[in-house]
Amino acid sequence: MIEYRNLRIALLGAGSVGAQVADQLLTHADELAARIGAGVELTGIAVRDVDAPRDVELPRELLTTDAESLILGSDIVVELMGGLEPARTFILQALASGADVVTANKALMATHGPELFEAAGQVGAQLYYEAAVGGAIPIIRPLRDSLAGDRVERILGIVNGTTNFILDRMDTRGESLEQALAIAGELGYAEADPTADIEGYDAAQKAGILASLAFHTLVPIESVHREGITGVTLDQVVAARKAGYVVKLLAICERLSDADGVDGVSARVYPALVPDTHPLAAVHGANNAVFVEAEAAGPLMFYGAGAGGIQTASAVLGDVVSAARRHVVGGPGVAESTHADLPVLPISSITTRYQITVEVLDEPGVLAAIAAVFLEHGVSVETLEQTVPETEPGSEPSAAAATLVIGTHRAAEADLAATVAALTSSSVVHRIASVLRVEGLS
Ligand SMILES: NC(=O)C1=CN([C@@H]2O[C@H](COP(=O)(O)OP(=O)(O)OC[C@H]3O[C@@H](n4cnc5c(N)ncnc54)[C@H](O)[C@@H]3O)[C@@H](O)[C@H]2O)C=CC1
Ligand SMILES: N[C@@H](CC=O)C(=O)O
Ligand code: NA
Repeated sequence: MIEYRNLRIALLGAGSVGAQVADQLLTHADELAARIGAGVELTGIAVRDVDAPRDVELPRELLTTDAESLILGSDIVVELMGGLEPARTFILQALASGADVVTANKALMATHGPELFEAAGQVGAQLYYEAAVGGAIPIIRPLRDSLAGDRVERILGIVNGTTNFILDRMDTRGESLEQALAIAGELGYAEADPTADIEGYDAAQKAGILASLAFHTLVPIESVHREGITGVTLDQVVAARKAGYVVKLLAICERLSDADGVDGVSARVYPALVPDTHPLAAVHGANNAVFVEAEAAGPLMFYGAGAGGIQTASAVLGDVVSAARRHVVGGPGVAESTHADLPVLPISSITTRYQITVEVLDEPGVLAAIAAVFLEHGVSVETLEQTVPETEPGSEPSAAAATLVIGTHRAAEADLAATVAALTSSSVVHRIASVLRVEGLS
């Protein structure tokens, strides 16, 4: 048997994920070597401060602040620093030197993916990023390889662990967004800047990556419609639960034809109502779930830990083993394509259901006036529920006489937007309390 030399692995970053990857590489070196057919040697770990406290104790002699020297001469570079720079520059340096790269950096992949693939292609190096979407859940490989012979129609997913954790705590414990976010940060789920999580940037990056893979089309991050959860109130979450829904931040990628019959794709992220009987409603904590509907395979569901240091390390190490095996056996490695090159359609092209909560004034003909607005804009009302606001003893009476919760049939986003604008300026409307899309129904 031919003995292969030890493969040299450089790790950039030793935070929540990086420290766990280093620990696993060191602890399971023999087992990994047996699976790969060659030894793996962690040659160093680039950090900002060698004396900083870490989740896991790491051998001090491996720590360095000189990332560039560490990259030179490596076979595999594992980037777990996060952010665009210097991660992009380090990855380009690694690829240019012929090293394979493993990253969990969805911000970078969603923003500079084509540049990095191009750089990898020029030298025949590989770029792996399973951890970038769905943390530990295998989803990149299934889309890129297992479903490469099928036609993906739609993806509906919870792809951000932090926001799912927050919405779940609001729902099950009545905590505020701020309280739940602080705990998510302590547990290592949140990004270094948690704005990326709560404003939906992280989920939008993942939606762009998923849509690109699923539809063989480059979906730039700027074309992903994004709404985060900062506008979601505890009142909305409580009201949703009472009405048989839960609020979830969803990433939706689908094939679509617009009003002019143009075939394209849509990638979008927003908080939506999901029926409490839907499997996505049962995704608790920082877990993620991704539903894929493919023409031949039908519906498939991928579920598991979407965030967390050690869980995400599993996906990173899987990529390290893939990259390492390719060093041993050679060959061209994985390929991705954007041959379909479909247009990415704007949010105004989509159709879905909506729930609108309107506080109305005590005037004759209110219901008829509201119904006329929906009719005028071609939005069909499916359900209407009316409640009278309860006034606490001693508090000011509300200016609104009643609250209407209106559920629509499937409607065009543009028509719904026009309906909401007309309601806002209607003389019988005190205020629009909430507009949420409803997903997970046919
Ligand atoms: N934490 C999680 O659950 C998941 C994280 N990811 C991704 O994994 C990557 C790492 O995330 P975390 O470990 O959570 O982040 P983190 O913030 O805990 O760790 C990043 C580490 O990199 C270090 N670093 C940053 N710039 C550096 C530089 N120029 N030189 C040396 N060290 C530098 C930081 O000091 C920090 O220790 C990110 O791209 C993130 O989006 C992906 C999936 C899940
Ligand atoms: N901050 C991210 C980490 C994983 O991608 C999340 O909360 O999902
Ligand atoms: Na994954």
